[in-house]
Amino acid sequence: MQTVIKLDNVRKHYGSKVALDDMTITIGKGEIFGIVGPNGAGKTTLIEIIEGLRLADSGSATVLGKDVRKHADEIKQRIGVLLQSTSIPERAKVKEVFALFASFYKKSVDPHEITRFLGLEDKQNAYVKSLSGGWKQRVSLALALINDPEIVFLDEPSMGLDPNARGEMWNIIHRLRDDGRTIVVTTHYMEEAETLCDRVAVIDKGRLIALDTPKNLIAQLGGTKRISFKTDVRAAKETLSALAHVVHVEWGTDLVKLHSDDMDQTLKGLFQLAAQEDWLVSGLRLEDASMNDVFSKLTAQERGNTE
Ligand SMILES: Nc1ncnc2c1ncn2[C@@H]1O[C@H](COP(=O)(O)OP(=O)(O)OP(=O)(O)O)[C@@H](O)[C@H]1O
Repeated sequence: MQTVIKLDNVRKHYGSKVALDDMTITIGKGEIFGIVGPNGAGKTTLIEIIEGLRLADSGSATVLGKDVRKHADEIKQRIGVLLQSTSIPERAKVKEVFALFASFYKKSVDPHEITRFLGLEDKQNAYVKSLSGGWKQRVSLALALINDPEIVFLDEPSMGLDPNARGEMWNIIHRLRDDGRTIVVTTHYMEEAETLCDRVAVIDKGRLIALDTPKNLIAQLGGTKRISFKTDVRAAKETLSALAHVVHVEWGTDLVKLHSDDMDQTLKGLFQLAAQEDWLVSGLRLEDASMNDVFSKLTAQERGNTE
């Protein structure tokens, strides 16, 4: 895969605060690359160094084969950045904002093409301030695409969107990738990282603590799957603990949660036991390991390492 972003041993500090420590990352063309981490982890610093908006103290950052220190202006012409929708002039019409942003670039695409792509045709004459949060976010995205960028940076693209608008945003991002663009996304939503991204970098306290596909991260770090259910009989904890592949049993007031390293086998054992003992099992829910588990585990480990 062709490399479009390459960071080697990038370091950045603010006074005595180390914001990025020895960051080395390579992003390939056509990837949807996610960056996640707790508040203050260094995500914005990392992205803004790649975008050429902040300078690293040491190490190198190369975007589209160019050193960001030497070619920041040229790189800015070839990338798109999703601005927070609050940065768009509220009193202008959508088409006026498009014309304004297009004037910032040497190359710009026909705004009709973008409005069609994003379903914004009917909003061209609307004032920005009259748009709902979801439509404003689409306008922001349209502005990020106005120079036909090869790399698109999306900071919290679905923040504040309702579930439908979020799903639509994810579809649009996939279509952008299918057009051959590279997408770099920061997010606090682990479901977004899991569903949307090809690879995810987890950073904390300025350091890269994991980098892989969501599937591999979940397999390696997601931990156990969970089976939760209600039962009318207080089954002995020991009986449930002894079921095949159960690694831990949690007891709530009326809910039992079995942590299992083989869900199918544990379920089989549970149903057999329930039939044998004549228990009523209801409200059965199966919970797969997820990026949420990965995130909690990794960031808790970091806290433990540094406390
Ligand atoms: N201009 C600055 N001056 C001083 N400290 C800064 C500056 N920008 C960021 N920091 C500090 O550097 C660290 C990393 O900040 P950064 O904004 O990159 O994190 P983040 O992961 O984007 O956080 P969030 O998820 O809250 O947006 C934080 O401790 C932050 O307080």
